[in-house]
Amino acid sequence: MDALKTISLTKYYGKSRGILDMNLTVEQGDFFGFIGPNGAGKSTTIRTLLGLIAPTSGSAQLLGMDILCQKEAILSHVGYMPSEASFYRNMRVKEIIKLSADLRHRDCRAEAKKLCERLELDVTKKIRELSLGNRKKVSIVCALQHMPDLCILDEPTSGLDPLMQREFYAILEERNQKGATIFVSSHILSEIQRYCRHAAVIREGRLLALDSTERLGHTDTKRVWLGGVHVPPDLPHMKDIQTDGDSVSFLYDGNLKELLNTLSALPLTDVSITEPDLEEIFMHYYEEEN
Ligand SMILES: Nc1ncnc2c1ncn2[C@@H]1O[C@H](COP(=O)(O)OP(=O)(O)OP(=O)(O)O)[C@@H](O)[C@H]1O
Repeated sequence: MDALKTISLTKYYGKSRGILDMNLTVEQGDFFGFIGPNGAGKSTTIRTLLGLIAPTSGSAQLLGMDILCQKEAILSHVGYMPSEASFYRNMRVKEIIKLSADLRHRDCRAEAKKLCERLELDVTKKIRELSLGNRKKVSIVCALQHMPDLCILDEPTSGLDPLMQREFYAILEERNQKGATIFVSSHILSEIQRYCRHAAVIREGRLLALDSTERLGHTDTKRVWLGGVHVPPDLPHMKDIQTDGDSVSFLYDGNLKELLNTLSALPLTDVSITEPDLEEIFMHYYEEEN
């Protein structure tokens, strides 16, 4: 059984495109990233999976359960964190957390307490007194306190400071080691590269690629940085050329010997040739698709 499976899942908002013909499979126990630029359709996919909006066509299952007919069973096994949660502003954090547990008919007090301590969340505060980051923490506790088998998290780290982001991912890694499947959407590629084993790339409502983050990040392209020159060398296969005073940098996917021959004739003071990170690869990928 897959943790998540969509078959030709399509969502239109009236005439405008949400997602198109999405075929996505995530295995149980995976730590999976869902990447795409703004407006790509990440939230639409996730909200359709959670039954918050109805698909126009196609079907999907979470943990083998149909998203349309088995919504209640899904609620008890899946944890969902929306990209922007809105809570009743006059309720206290502990009341919101209890309400979320009650909806699932579960006593989650012990786990909620642990999560609040780790995230340094003051449960006595009213929602209206909280910063964006602290409201985000309330969402995290609501999504994770019932120890779901599948966690679906929509841009979970936006608004969290770096220390809290690290703590949050530490919690997810522990859950994943205990067998939970983690599905996290983001447009921060470094975060996906660091934590996820597999990832799907989505753009303009369509799935562009689905593979291990290692394979997605594999490329023969190099990032070349040259010190002591003002203009880029005359070479084919150069992209994303940047000049900055007395240094030049570019992506290169041509012949390495040709590159080294050309560089040896330049008055360089320094040079570095490195693997581009996932971010650079995908920027490049998006551009090529245009
Ligand atoms: N309620 C809505 N009514 C009409 N169009 C919508 C609605 N929600 C989303 N869309 C459109 O669907 C497309 C996908 O949007 P979606 O919010 O799913 O993207 P996203 O990848 O989550 O983007 P972001 O990273 O900015 O959150 C966009 O073109 C968007 O304008």
